[in-house]
Order: sequence, then C-alpha cells, then structure tokens
Amino acid sequence: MSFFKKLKESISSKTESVTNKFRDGLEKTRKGFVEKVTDLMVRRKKIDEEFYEELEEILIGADVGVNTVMELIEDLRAEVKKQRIENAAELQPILSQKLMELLRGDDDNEIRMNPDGITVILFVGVNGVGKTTTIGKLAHRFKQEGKKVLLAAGDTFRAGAIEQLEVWGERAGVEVIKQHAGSDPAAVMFDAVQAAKQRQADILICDTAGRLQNKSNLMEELNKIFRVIQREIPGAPHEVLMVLDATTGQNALNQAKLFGEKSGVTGLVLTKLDGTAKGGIVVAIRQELNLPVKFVGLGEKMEDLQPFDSQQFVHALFAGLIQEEELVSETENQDEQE
Ligand SMILES: Nc1nc2c(ncn2[C@@H]2O[C@H](COP(=O)(O)OP(=O)(O)OP(=O)(O)O)[C@@H](O)[C@H]2O)c(=O)[nH]1
Repeated sequence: MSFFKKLKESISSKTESVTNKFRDGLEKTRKGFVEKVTDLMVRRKKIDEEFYEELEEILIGADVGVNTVMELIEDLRAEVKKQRIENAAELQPILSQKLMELLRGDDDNEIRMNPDGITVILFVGVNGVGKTTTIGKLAHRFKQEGKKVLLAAGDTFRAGAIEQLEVWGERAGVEVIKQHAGSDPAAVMFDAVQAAKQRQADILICDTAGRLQNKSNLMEELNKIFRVIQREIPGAPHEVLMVLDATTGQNALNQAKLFGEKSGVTGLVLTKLDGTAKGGIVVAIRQELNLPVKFVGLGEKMEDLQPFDSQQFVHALFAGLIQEEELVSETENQDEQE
C-alpha cells in the first residue's frame, strides 16, 4: 500500500474513532432529547399551541436555556407561516437546522501554547466537577503527543486531593509536584514552576482547590497563585480552564457566569456529557457565554476527553434522524467557507 493511502486510512480511522466517541458519549442526550422531539413531531402531527408548548418543555428540559428556546420557537412559528407548513413532521429538519446554526461557529479547541518555553495551564472549578480526572486525561493526551508534562498538586485543601492527582499522574506517566496537605498552594506552584524549568518540561498543568466565587479568602488565594506563576514565567498562565459538570445543567452555566469573570477564565471543559440527557447545555453555553468550550468529557477513561467539535457534536446527535445528505452538504458548505 502506498504511503499516502496508508496515511489517508489512518487519518480516516482516527476521525471515525472520534465520531464513535461522540456518538457513544451522547447517547443519553440523543435518546432523552433529540428522539423526544422527533417523537413529538410524528405523534402530534398538528401544529397548534399545545404542540409548541410541548416542544418548549422538551427543549427547556434538555437545558437548551429559556431565552434560546423562546427564540427557537419564534423562528419556527415564522417558518410555519412563511412555508405554510401543516404537518409537524416537516418541522424536524428545520429545527435540527436551527440547532446546528446555534452550535456552529468558530470552534476554539486549541490550547494556547507558549512559543518561548513552558506552557502553564491552570484548572479551576468547584468540588466534584471532574477537575482532577480532566487534568489526568489532558496530561495523557499531551504525553501521547510526545510532550513533557508536569502536574502541580495545588489542591492542598480537600482531603485526598493530592493522592488522587498522584494516581492520575501514575496512570498518565507524568510526575506530580506536591507538598503536604494544608500547605500554601502558591508555594506548591512556586516549586512546580522551578521543577518544570529544571526538567525542561513543555507543559505544567496546575490543579487548584474547588472554591466558590463568594469566598473572598479563596479568591485572594487564587490571585496569589496567579502572581507567583506570572512572576516566574511572564505571560503565564497561558490558559485558565474552568471545569463544569454537564449533569448540573443550568447550574454549571451560572457557575461559569459568576466565577469566569472574576478569575480570568480563558476556556471551559464540560465533563460528564455522557452522563446526562441534557446535552442542550452546550447550546446554552454557546449562546450565553463568551467563552470557548475547549474540551468535553465523554466518559471516565483516559481517552474520553475530546476537543469540542461542534460538527461532530451535531452529527452524533442527528445522524440517522435527518437526511444524511443534509449533513453532508452542510459540512461541505462549511468547508468551502473555511
Ligand atoms: N462519566 C463521566 N464521569 C466523569 C467524567 N469526568 C469525571 N468523571 C467522574 O466524576 C467524578 C469526580 O471527578 P473528580 O476528578 O474527582 O472531581 P474533582 O473536580 O477533581 O473533585 P475535587 O477534587 O473535589 O474538586 C469521578 O468519579 C470521575 O470519574 C466524564 O467525562 N464522564
């Protein structure tokens, strides 16, 4: 087999495995949201007020967000009038198309790398959202790319957090810089930066304690961490990623709104998308926040962290439910524009 054929096959099998990850990870959302909408349209047939109300309920239930849902319903009403649609089933491609438009946009799923040395990525988020797990998965991803990665155990507050990070460090095969529980997280960061310099690391990923934006002492602690890192590596941290648990829906959105502004967040990671039927939260985040979703968590395994790709997301939700040709031509249009 020619080199180019082999290369093409390896690229397409990689794309296929990413597609499968999205499809498997979004099964609950597909069943609990997209299929419900399709059922409603086929079952009710007639487009009346009750139909709109039921549709509104499903969309809000999937955490698409009230404002966005209202806009969507208004758009649908207008299309129904304009195209004189009578059968609800005919609305299905129009709705999926509208959802696609809301989700599409410029995906910004690249990590901003420091061109002159160590790239520092700081993780923030409240307890239990999947921060440590995400750090482990990301370390693994970078390691696979041949990068030298170091982890900083900056959550010195929660019992067991350091050990948990060490377990992930071992799994990913990367070193963890730590002090004892209860020590000053800014001191851990200082040590970690020194170690990263000594070991000529490419990337330093820093864990921090889960905190609420209304606890001013914890916010002050975060500022201190920033100061230490910035002093040692000008321009750092290069990314501040806020981890949100998708299963908490609108709550996750509110956390990002409140916390994001105060802590210089540059991107979001939405974990546990596989564990919820409310994947519509991605649409709400896209609409209501000016922050990119960099990664999504689609499972508990090391490989289950994927760069967020709106096309993959939409394909995974709607493939099989709407005409494949529509998706293909959509994709082609998108490609042409790029
Ligand atoms: N299904 C699924 N589970 C996940 C995902 N990401 C994390 N988890 C699980 O969520 C739970 C909490 O994850 P942790 O990484 O311990 O959460 P944390 O935010 O570090 O917690 P704190 O250290 O308390 O802040 C664990 O059981 C993880 O396995 C995901 O994408 N999918």
